[in-house]
Amino acid sequence: MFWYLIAIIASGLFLKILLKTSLLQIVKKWWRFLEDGCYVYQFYRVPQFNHNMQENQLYRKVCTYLNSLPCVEDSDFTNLISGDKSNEISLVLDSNQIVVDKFLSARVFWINEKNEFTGLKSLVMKIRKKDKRRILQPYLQYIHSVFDEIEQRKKEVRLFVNVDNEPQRNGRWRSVPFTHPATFDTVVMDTDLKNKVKSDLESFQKSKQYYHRLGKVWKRSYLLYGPSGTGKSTFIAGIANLLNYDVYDVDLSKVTDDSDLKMLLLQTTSKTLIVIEDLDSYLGTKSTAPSLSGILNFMDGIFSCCGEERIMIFTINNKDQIDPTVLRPGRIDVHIHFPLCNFNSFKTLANSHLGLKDHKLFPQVEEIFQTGAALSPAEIGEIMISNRSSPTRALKTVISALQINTESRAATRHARRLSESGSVRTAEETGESGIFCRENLREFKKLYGLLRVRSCRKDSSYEFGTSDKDNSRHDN
Ligand SMILES: Nc1ncnc2c1ncn2[C@@H]1O[C@H](COP(=O)(O)OP(=O)(O)OP(=O)(O)O)[C@@H](O)[C@H]1O
Ligand SMILES: [Mg+2]
Repeated sequence: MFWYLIAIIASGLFLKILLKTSLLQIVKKWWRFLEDGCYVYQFYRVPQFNHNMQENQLYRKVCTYLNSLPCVEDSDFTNLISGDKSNEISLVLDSNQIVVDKFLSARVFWINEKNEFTGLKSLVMKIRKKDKRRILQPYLQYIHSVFDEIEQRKKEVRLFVNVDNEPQRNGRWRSVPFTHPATFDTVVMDTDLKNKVKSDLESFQKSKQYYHRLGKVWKRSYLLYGPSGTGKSTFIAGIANLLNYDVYDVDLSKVTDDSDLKMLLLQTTSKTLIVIEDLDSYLGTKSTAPSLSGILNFMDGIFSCCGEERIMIFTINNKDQIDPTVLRPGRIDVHIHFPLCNFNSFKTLANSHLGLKDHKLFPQVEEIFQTGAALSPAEIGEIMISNRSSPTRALKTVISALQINTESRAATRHARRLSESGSVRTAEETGESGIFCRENLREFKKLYGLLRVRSCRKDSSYEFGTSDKDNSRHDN
């Protein structure tokens, strides 16, 4: 019993020493050294320059790949270099250091060599001979794809717009740097929904092989629908900034016919967002130049030839008036609803715009929201921006706007009832906003300038996410 206790204490002490000191690392190193002695290795050299002293592109790609690996930190000597952004620091492998990577459960060793006499650098890959056939090709392809991804993240995003189809013009797209500041984080929407969209986008990016296996065009289509000023365009900018994809904003009014639309798609590249805003306004008019079938073919992406990995985004205000063939699965993969503000999104806006986590006027605001008042995030955001020097004034103005909104809705409902009984014409019939009658509209505009106020109806269902009443968690 005594010896048993001594053995436990001794092994506890030994473990403590192993964990507290570098002994464990040393033991591991020796073990690896012993293990390596039992295998035969194959070596591959990737020199920085070829025989004609031209830069070897593969060297650059492997360097970028290796420096992106978390295990660079584990090498004995790593350089710390400031990155492109002001607070960015990158780790760069020093000469004659070894990095151990893992691929398809095989270990790959990389040695960063520098010739002492010529100063020429090269990277030497060492893999077990038994793993060579199995992993070499896929591993090199994997390095290529990771490099492309890293480059994609670094590249400047551009916004392309289609110009009039004039014979003397060279190409249909004109581009400018895309500088929209919106990010995925600044868009106010349900957190779960936002995370779902984010992981959907990320899984799409990784699904090249999957789409190819199915014989499908590698594209994903999103429909953003909801009233005006609810953040649809802002969300598109957030996606572009998240993925670092160029944006091709298709203006259908400048498209002359179906073949012109086809040409536009052919002139886009891969890794892009192709956007048609306010699609409903084109589908509604009989006189649009591209026909419905032309637009449907465009949405299906069957003309794509010169690139893939495209994301198509269409925005509309009201889903109910759209031809169901446009929205069928496969043509549009994901529907995302952008609702008017509720109390939760109001709180997120108050936090981001006014720095308010709580305020004595919040219960009053909540009460008005419960009566069914609804303004868009654009409308509430605008009030907050114009009154940002005084949060209390901002909240009072929001309350007044919501009250006017509630009264207008009640007045519209009343007018509609009278209209149904044949005595009065509704606001819609007289061409006024469905929410604001002329009197209230004037009063409302006074509150925060000439913000565009459009007729909007509160939609209640959306497919990719949660329902309005579940809209309990928001971020900014
Ligand atoms: N959900 C939101 N999150 C953050 N900002 C928003 C949101 N909704 C609207 N905004 C702000 O309101 C303004 C208008 O929003 P946006 O243009 O994205 O609306 P929209 O839904 O595209 O409207 P429309 O249907 O009229 O095109 C933007 O300046 C944006 O910053
Ligand atoms: Mg928009």
